[in-house]
Amino acid sequence: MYSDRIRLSSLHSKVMSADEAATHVVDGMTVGMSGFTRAGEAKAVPMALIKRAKDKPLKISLITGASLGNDLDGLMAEAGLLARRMPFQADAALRKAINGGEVMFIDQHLSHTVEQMRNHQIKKPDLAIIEAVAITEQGHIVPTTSVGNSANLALFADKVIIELNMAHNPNLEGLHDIYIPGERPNRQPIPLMKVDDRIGVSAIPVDPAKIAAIVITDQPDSYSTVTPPDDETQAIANHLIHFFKKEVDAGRLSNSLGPLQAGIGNIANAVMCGLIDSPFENLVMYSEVLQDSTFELIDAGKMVFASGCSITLSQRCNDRVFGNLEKYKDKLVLRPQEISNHPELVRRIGIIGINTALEFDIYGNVNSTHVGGTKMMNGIGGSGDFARNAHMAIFVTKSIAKGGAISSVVPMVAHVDHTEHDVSILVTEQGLADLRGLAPRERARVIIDNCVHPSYRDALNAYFEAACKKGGQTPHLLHDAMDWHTNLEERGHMLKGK
Ligand SMILES: CC(=O)SCCNC(=O)CCNC(=O)[C@H](O)C(C)(C)COP(=O)(O)OP(=O)(O)OC[C@H]1O[C@@H](n2cnc3c(N)ncnc32)[C@H](O)[C@@H]1OP(=O)(O)O
Repeated sequence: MYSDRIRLSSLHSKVMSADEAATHVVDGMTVGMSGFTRAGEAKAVPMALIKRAKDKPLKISLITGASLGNDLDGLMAEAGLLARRMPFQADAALRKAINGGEVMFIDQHLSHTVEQMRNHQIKKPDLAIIEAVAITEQGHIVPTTSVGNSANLALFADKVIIELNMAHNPNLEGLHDIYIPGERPNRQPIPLMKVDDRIGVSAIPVDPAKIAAIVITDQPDSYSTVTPPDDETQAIANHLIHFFKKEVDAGRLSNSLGPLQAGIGNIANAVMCGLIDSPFENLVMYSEVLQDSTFELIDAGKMVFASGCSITLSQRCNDRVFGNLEKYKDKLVLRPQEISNHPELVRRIGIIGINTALEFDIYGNVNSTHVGGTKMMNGIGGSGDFARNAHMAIFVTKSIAKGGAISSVVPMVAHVDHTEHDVSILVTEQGLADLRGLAPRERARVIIDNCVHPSYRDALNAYFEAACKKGGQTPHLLHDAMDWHTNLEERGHMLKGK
């Protein structure tokens, strides 16, 4: 019974249909919604808004934690509902609308959004739509499978709509740790000392008077689309494990490595799965998204605790985890993304950040977001929050893409998300480049020797040697560097004559 999950009885009268609740949204509003990488998004009210937008023009600016599940980002884009979208997405239809200039997409470090709202640098939401597994006796919101930006969006908004989702295991209650930093300039340090510390409360402390509607839903999160490891991702994992072993032998890392962060996607998930067969023990995560690999590592007895801001699982892993939540609950915590990604914490607790690049250049600059330098893929997400401040910033990618037409290692990236100053280690299936303490010319040598696919090695060596003749701290031949990208655009292959 849903009424058992609304424990403040005065709120029972707020239960209404999604269509009715959606009338609180008016054209031009800034709307905050729960949801982070397909986990814990509001589901019914967005669908009601999509229906409305198809009948009569309706535009909103939408702010979430990260990407939404159940195809909502794409459906909203196709209905013309989105004027602006931030801070992250991963949907083909929305991507098309962004790259077509129809939706203004603000691609942002994921720890920045609510901080900028708190300081009035960007607009606070007029209304927030938050998925909940329960509402407490105080009218506080217990989130579901993600915290993301939900807490701050609900606290900042004038009105809150709650989607009480009966499909989620009520046992999710108690998993969350909601900590909201104070106002500047008198903010106190965040009192988190260890990854398993709990520093906040278990529900979002909204004023119940702001709750305008409660919509009862029964729709699960959509599954992650992560694919099992393949030969290349396994090779990337093997290189990284070999490197970690050497770091342990040299006394620079302990046998539990240090708190691990892993980005979204197939490659980072596969790399984490590779740790199952490694000699490392008592691993912990301090990350954003907890993917299948987190639970594989817990089940294998390798990982003892994981802190994140969302749980996104494949169908295979979903029932095992959410059907047996008791088994995992004392090993997990979900926090707001400004805490999971907080630069000060990342630096202080010494995170090893592992994120995926689209491409990197011979000096170590990384492009995570823009295909061909212009077209948005997903967004920078949390990779920059972690990379700049990490104990070790590792970027992984396959050495070639699109059947070899693209080299993921290029003379100069066509867009920079992570500069050479923020990148310590690069890994492809070909090998690993340890850039720590190296000057640009030294970096180029180890990157070309270790990471480049054989079909591009001669071309990159020729480029680097010719650029060095011209000179410079970071030698380049600007025309030739851009040729790699223009060749791809004009001829479908990065190298002339291919
Ligand atoms: C929510 C969060 O913030 S999580 C924290 C970290 N966040 C980030 O790092 C955000 C940026 N990263 C990402 O968006 C992803 O990791 C990506 C896109 C870089 C890689 O995604 P993965 O799923 O791991 O890698 P995968 O090899 O499957 O590549 C995805 C697609 O990019 C394509 N691709 C890869 N490299 C290139 C390239 N250099 N140029 C063009 N396309 C490329 C692949 O061919 C593939 O295309 P397909 O979907 O048509 O098959």
